[in-house]
Amino acid sequence: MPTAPPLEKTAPVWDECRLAETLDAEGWATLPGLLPPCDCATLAGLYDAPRHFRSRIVMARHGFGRGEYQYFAYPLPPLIEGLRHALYPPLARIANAWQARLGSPTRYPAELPEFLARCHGAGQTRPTPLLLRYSAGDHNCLHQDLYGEHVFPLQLAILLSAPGRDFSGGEFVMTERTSDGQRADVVPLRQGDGVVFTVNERPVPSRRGGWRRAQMRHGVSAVRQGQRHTVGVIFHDAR
Ligand SMILES: O=C(O)CCC(=O)C(=O)O
Ligand SMILES: [Fe+2]
Repeated sequence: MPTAPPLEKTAPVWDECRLAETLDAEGWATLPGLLPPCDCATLAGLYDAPRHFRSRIVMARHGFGRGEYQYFAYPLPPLIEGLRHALYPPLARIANAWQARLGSPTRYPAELPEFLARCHGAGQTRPTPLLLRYSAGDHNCLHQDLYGEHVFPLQLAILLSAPGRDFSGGEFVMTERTSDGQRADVVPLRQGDGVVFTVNERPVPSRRGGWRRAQMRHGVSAVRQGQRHTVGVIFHDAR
């Protein structure tokens, strides 16, 4: 199991201003080199150790695409627990600015334990961080990771495999729909890169000077060759 210290005890590897600016502009932002290759390999290797997980989902059975994933059980592996706690506070500041722009009364607490207490109080007690495995021909349909009334509007995914070496195809895709139409972005990721992205909706400037809502979804295009692993860190827990 990865044994890196929780990230809040180390210097953050992200620049909060750049993260906020990019998320405001695009609805997603990469965190290059978030994990070194050895941690990527260790996390991907957990897939075959069932004791780390609470459930396994075969995507084709649910119409989610093709491939499979497992939800981690509590306690989370220290590396994932550390990342979830360290990344939450800057993302909560960004999420609160978004809520204000959208005219929503929802505000997110400054630290993750307070937000999880809110989820748990509403019956959302099951952990949502997950490990995904795709083989040749697999894909992940465009979706939103909503698991109950409480939704934290940003989430993280980290590519654990090396494109070109471990797999080909399998691009991380984001779509955005506004009253003007739909657009798609392919997010460029290397092994160990993270992407922080909008779970469901975000504010975009309206032509009249205010804000309007953009609906976002994410998915993964078909893996052509090899095997692709990712870890997903969702901040709200599930019912
Ligand atoms: O495999 C990926 O890159 C996407 C995973 C995903 O849907 C998620 O982390 O929520
Ligand atoms: Fe997802």
